[in-house]
Amino acid sequence: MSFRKEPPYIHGSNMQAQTAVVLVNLGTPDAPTARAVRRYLKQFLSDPRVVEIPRAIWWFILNGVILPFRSGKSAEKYASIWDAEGSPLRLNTERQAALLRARLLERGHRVHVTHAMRYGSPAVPDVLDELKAQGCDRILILPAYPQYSGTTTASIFDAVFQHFAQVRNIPELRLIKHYHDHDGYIQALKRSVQAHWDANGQPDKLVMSFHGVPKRTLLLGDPYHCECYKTARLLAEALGLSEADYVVTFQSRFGKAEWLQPYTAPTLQELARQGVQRVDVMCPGFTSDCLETLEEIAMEAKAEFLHAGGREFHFIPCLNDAPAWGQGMMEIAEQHLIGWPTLAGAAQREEEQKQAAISAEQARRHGATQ
Ligand SMILES: C=CC1=C(C)c2cc3[nH]c(cc4nc(cc5[nH]c(cc1n2)c(C)c5CCC(=O)O)C(CCC(=O)O)=C4C)c(C)c3C=C
Ligand SMILES: [Fe+2]
Ligand SMILES: [Fe+2]
Repeated sequence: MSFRKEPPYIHGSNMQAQTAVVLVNLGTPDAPTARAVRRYLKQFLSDPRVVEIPRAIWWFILNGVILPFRSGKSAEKYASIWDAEGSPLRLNTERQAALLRARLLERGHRVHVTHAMRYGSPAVPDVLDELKAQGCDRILILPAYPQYSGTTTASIFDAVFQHFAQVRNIPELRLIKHYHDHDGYIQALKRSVQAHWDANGQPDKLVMSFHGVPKRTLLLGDPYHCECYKTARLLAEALGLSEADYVVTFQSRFGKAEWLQPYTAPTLQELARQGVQRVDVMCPGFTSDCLETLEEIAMEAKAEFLHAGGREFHFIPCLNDAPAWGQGMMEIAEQHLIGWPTLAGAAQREEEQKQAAISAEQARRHGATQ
């Protein structure tokens, strides 16, 4: 194995070492065309973290069945949600990075904030190379996923590790595993739901729809399912809801195997059949709107609920670049910057004391509960 080319180390140069925060999201096709979607799906679905089927068998299924048939159909769906400026997931991620940059700078942190995509561009290795060229010797990775899953979060970490395995002089590295129970995240969700209800009144049922994963991953130790339920419980508590007021569901099933249940669409149809007139559906596991929320939920699931006899379907948008989420991301990042000299002198010491108090309070409140 050979290492990537690096400039010679200049003695004392790390005196000016800089800190960077990288917001990493899933990635999205470059265009809503079968060709671009195929390229994206090939990279995405070739990741052994995403599809755990023996490689030799999966290669034939992916190249012989999935890519030829799914690319065109998915492209049509992408076309239905494409913004004049590009993919919603890309635009939202760019805006979130800009928002986080503004909030951290406002707080006095001297940090670079940028974004990367696990699949497609800007690719994780390219962004990490660029940060190195800018003199960043401390890097904080912030995945766009609040709930940890081996299929998503761990795959981002794989990309980071694989990159640095080829680098001689690697930076200090911190990884945010999850923030499914972080107050900044829960409060931002609460604000967005409350704003919707202030303007539109409350529904008969709030549906919290999370992206699904194969049920097998739960049985093999993936904590994703539990983290989704903890998010739902904390949000319900923050909103003052009782258990009868909301339901947790899982969407976007892929393939024939069983995924986490209850599935979103059949649950909505069942609710309509039971006489539930109005549902509000939110997708707390997605921090930015994308194909899975704008098409699968706000279009498809809505049509299915109304067709099954429901009267009113409200989609509550994801956090995207909401100011409360700027605050939430800033708090989450700040907690992981402790000990890195991003602030000047006394402000740094004061911040560290404050962060230590926040962490102690959070540990006390959420403890080891699920
Ligand atoms: C094949 C298995 C898949 C697993 C496991 C999976 C987990 C997973 N995905 C997200 C977030 C997103 N997924 C998105 C799209 C998408 N997901 C899959 C498959 C799996 N996801 C596919 C094939 C696609 C592409 C669209 C399609 O052809 O149906 C997106 C949206 C991307 C966009 O461009 O808008 C997001 C976001 C999570 C959080 C997750 C596990 C927890
Ligand atoms: Fe997905
Ligand atoms: Fe669980």
